[in-house]
Amino acid sequence: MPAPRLEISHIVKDFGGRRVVDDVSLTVMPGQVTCLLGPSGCGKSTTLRIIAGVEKQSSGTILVDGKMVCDGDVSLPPEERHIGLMFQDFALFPHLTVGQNVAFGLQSRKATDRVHALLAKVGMSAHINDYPHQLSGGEQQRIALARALAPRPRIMLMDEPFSGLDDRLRDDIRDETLEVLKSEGTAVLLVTHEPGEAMRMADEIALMRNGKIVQRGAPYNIYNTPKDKAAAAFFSDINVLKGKVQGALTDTPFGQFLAPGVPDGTEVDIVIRPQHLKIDFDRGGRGPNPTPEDGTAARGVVERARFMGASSLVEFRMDFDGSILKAVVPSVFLPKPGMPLWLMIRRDRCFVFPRTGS
Ligand SMILES: Nc1ncnc2c1ncn2[C@@H]1O[C@H](COP(=O)(O)OP(=O)(O)OP(=O)(O)O)[C@@H](O)[C@H]1O
Repeated sequence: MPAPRLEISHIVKDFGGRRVVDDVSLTVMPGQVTCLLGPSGCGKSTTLRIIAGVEKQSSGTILVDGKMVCDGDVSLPPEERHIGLMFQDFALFPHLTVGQNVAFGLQSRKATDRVHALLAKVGMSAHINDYPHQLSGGEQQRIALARALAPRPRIMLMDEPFSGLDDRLRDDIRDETLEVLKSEGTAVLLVTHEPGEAMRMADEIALMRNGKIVQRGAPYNIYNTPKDKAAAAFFSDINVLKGKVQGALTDTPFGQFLAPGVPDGTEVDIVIRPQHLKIDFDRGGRGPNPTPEDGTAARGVVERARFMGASSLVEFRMDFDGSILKAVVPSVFLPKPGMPLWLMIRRDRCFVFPRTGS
């Protein structure tokens, strides 16, 4: 097992008595992309700035390839940490050509080879003599990536690097960037508040809230086994049913759900994503028969239906308590408001969480 490229342990940062990074630990392996994902203000950028060395932690340690770069005693300056940076406002030097921008951090005589190789990798060889103002936003982004990678940083820190680009371009640039980073074997820590970006880019997601990492895992795992209701809600709309546990089960209008290990009397939220509801037709006041996979059907009336492009979103007002449930179905399904339909819930896609204050 190789040593982690980056290892941060128990990082804490207080600003004027307020704790904005609260005991954050994580490791990034060579060639791995980890996304620090969380809402605005949760402490992502501060964590990144501490690793870069432009901010000093209140406590905690940072190791690069097993070597201490910052603890209570040692603190290497940013330029000695072998860390590349890419931020949203990646400002290229306007008076230097593309080639000179990429060569900026290089001293060796091999600089020319490296500049050519990187420009080829980012598909910008033809622009080597252009100036930044002659390039589009996406092209400038490619040059910024090449410039950051030129000195072969051991770690690349990226803070919302794609947020200045328009949607269509962003997807392409993300994929290209990922390919280049992987081919260079750089360890990447990328900050984003967009779950879609994290899912697309990350080998591992570290979900951050109120200065703490609340869950870490591969995108598939973190999406499919969220730790709590807020973690589930961060990735998509959710539906929430209320229940109370009795004998490790909770009763709902959709049948019983398992609540293993939850004490009797505990109030729980049963959380289900809209794409895991199934819709069935009304058969003269009756719904489909119960099944082990989908439990009992419950009747609702269409409140509204919207076409979303690849899917349709249908909102139902449920007969059992008047609450609204949302279902997403592939393609076009636009039933008229007022139409009675039946909903079932995919039990293997439900999460049962003890209810908290939120
Ligand atoms: N130099 C500073 N002095 C005082 N407070 C600060 C300083 N830098 C950041 N903060 C505060 O620390 C908290 C976390 O900020 P940070 O920029 O790390 O969050 P973030 O998760 O990156 O959010 P965003 O995505 O909006 O940048 C915020 O409440 C911010 O106001």
